Amino acid sequence: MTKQADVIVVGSANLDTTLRVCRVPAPGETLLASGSSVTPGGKGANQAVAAAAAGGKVHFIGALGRDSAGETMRESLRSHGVDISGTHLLQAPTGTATVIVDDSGENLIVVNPGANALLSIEHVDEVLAEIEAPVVLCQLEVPLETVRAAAEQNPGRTFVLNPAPMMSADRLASVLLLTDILVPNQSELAQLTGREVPTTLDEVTDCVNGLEYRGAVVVTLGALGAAVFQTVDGAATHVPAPIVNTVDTSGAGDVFCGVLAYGLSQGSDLVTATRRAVALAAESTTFHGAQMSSRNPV
Ligand SMILES: Nc1ncnc2c1ncn2[C@@H]1O[C@H](COP(=O)(O)OP(=O)(O)OP(=O)(O)O)[C@@H](O)[C@H]1O
Repeated sequence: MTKQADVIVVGSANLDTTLRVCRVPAPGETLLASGSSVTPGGKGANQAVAAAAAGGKVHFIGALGRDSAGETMRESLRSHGVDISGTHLLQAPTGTATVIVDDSGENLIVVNPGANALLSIEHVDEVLAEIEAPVVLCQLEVPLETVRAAAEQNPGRTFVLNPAPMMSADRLASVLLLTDILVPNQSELAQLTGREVPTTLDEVTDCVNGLEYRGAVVVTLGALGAAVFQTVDGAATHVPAPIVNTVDTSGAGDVFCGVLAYGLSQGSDLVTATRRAVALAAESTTFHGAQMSSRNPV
């Protein structure tokens, strides 16, 4: 039987361990941490949670290990109302990220992709064929060929790509051909175009105008909000962010993508969906943690 959803997220899930230290250790040095926390993460999981918290019926398609980290991730996604029936359980470790952060905010991050690297084309094809949804949202923390398969199996769906972490434009070219809406931040846009990181709206427009790509683009601009381009050769519509009391911007991009995808699934035009995404992503910077909480409904 075909299932119905607003948004399907195909992507990564990691269990993140953060260790707080007085300073980042030198190679070979042992330091004692002053505290630690374990939090659900991974761009795919974060974006799925954000879309669900915004009000969406969301399916997450990813790969987790049959270990305690995988169980924690499944519990977390379920508790946020995300449907995880399309998640593949594998004999591999669940993806993890270990973050060492010092008092000045300097950090070291080591990611072990684990099961994320094994998310297969076959699994994604099989699950996608069973779910009807107007929007599919992907990032680049799972194999590129799997992302391409998700983009290909898309009759009548809007395919939204957050190209993070960015790879070379050449490697991404075949996926870009299948993408309807590309959502890079400023440094990802710079990497895509081989230029300096654009800082002004004019520089962002120059970069977007130089893209070899046919769809729409929404560039996130941190505290400046976002710039919407209906076509790469057009002008920007700037959506400014509200001034908020920012304490932690990590995961703001994920909140943005999840909320944008949900808005599009409800028939909002790109600028309207971006306004909501900017507002909720700004709000997410006012508390700690990468995953948007369900106390932020649209
Ligand atoms: N300091 C801030 N004040 C208000 N809004 C912010 C701020 N930083 C980020 N945002 C909101 O979050 C969105 C995404 O931010 P950004 O462009 O920094 O993405 P990102 O680099 O992918 O983020 P991250 O990697 O930290 O998750 C912005 O479009 C904006 O709406």
